[in-house]
Amino acid sequence: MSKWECIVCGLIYDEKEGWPDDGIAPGTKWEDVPEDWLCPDCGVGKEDFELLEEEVVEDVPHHEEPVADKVHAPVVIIGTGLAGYGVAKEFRKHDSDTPLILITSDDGRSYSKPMLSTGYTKNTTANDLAQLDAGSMAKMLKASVWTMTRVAEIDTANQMIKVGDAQSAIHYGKLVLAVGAEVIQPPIGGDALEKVYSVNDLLDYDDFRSAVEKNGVKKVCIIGGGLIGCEFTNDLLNGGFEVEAVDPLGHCLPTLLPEQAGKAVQAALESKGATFHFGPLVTEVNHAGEGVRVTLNNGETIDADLVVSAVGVRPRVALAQASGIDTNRGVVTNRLLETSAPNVYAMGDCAEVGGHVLVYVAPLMAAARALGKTLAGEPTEVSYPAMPVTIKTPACPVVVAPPAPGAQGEWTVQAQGNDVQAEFRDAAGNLLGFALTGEATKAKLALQKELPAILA
Ligand SMILES: Cc1cc2nc3c(=O)[nH]c(=O)nc-3n(C[C@H](O)[C@H](O)[C@H](O)COP(=O)(O)OP(=O)(O)OC[C@H]3O[C@@H](n4cnc5c(N)ncnc54)[C@H](O)[C@@H]3O)c2cc1C
Repeated sequence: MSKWECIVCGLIYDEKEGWPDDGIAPGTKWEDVPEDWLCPDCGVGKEDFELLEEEVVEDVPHHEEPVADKVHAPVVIIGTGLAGYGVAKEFRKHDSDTPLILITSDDGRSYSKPMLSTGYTKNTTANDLAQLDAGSMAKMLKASVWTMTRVAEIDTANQMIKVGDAQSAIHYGKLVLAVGAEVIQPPIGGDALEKVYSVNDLLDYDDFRSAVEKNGVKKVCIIGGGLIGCEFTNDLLNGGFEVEAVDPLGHCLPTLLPEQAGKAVQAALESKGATFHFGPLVTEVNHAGEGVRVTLNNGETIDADLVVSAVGVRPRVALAQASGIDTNRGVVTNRLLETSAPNVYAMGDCAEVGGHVLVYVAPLMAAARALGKTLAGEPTEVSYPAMPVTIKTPACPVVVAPPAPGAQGEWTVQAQGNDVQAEFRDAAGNLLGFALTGEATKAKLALQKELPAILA
């Protein structure tokens, strides 16, 4: 009997136990689990589960030479998010000896970032979401994990990185940039900006939850109606909060969904009590009594206890740029994940791989598998199959596979209430993307099979 692990949220399917809640009897083998079964915790499909391998890692014996004296120069990974730890785990499957150093500006706890927007639905604090601390990760990976350490500069000619105050430097044999994406800060004025929270990592989440508890928050204003804004709207409604959300575009998930599908999500969230303001921009957040007053550029105001800003993320490119590494929307790489600097690779949310910036988990897992082999001496190009994204709005489940930017074609939409099936096809009838809401999400597997690979 084996166990399978969800790569997004870490949920484990144990063949011995099955999943009786969904009618899957104890003893059901993974291949007999229905193809359309979705992870009960985060909603991703069977293809996002991996066979769980027991990591058998021996402790470094005390009499061994220090790692720095071994033949190989270390592999250094900057970042300990799903990308950094993901590639480290893959690398260790192929190479258990080369010294490995991970450096992170946060506390190095491993966690699944997508779970940050389901904390109230699942009643999970930041501590609940943390899977392992940095020390345990170091032991598991037979690596050194440097926490609360910012990499300030990369000297690509001498293969050195400078850390912290730039007084310490370390040499790398191969370097991986897995520095993630940063939140976009909208230009907002006012005297209460300390009450505007962005949630992009576990430490942010801890701050946000503490502020909610400390201030007895009852009502939240959310800036942004995209993926993170809608997920937070649904999650906070589930947590019993009042929510008003603002987005300058015309409907929910405006950059991902055609209008009818976005309106279905809006209707479902409104029926749970959300209020949306589509069209205006937020201009100011000011103190008002114990809470805040949010001013919009159409003259309206929203009174709330606290504000969440969720206007999107963009790849972190500053470190690469300052080090002379080519960047465009992200850190530019080829399909081997090589950047323009020798022995420097990039992956995860910070990377632009073969022209694609995909700030989701499935692409970074594909990149981690390929790069793990490349770093171990077996050059392997990354392939991206079609990778639909599940959006965690249980009021109206959404699965979307957006057409590539610039793709030529048209949307056709079939809708029944909040169940919308939208397909984007070219003139020859080939499916290039789709968006599904409500009950129509059941068509995901069939449509996914029709989609072309993103990077074949
Ligand atoms: C609320 C939320 C919900 C999401 N839901 C989903 C979902 O349902 N499905 C999905 O596919 N995707 C989802 N995503 C996106 C997904 O979580 C990300 O694509 C993924 O976690 C990115 O991982 P990463 O390792 O590339 O970046 P990060 O997790 O951001 O890690 C970056 C790391 O780099 C470190 N770092 C940065 N700069 C430096 C420096 N100069 N020196 C040292 N260290 C540095 C940071 O400390 C951190 O350790 C969601 C994102 C959010 C915010």
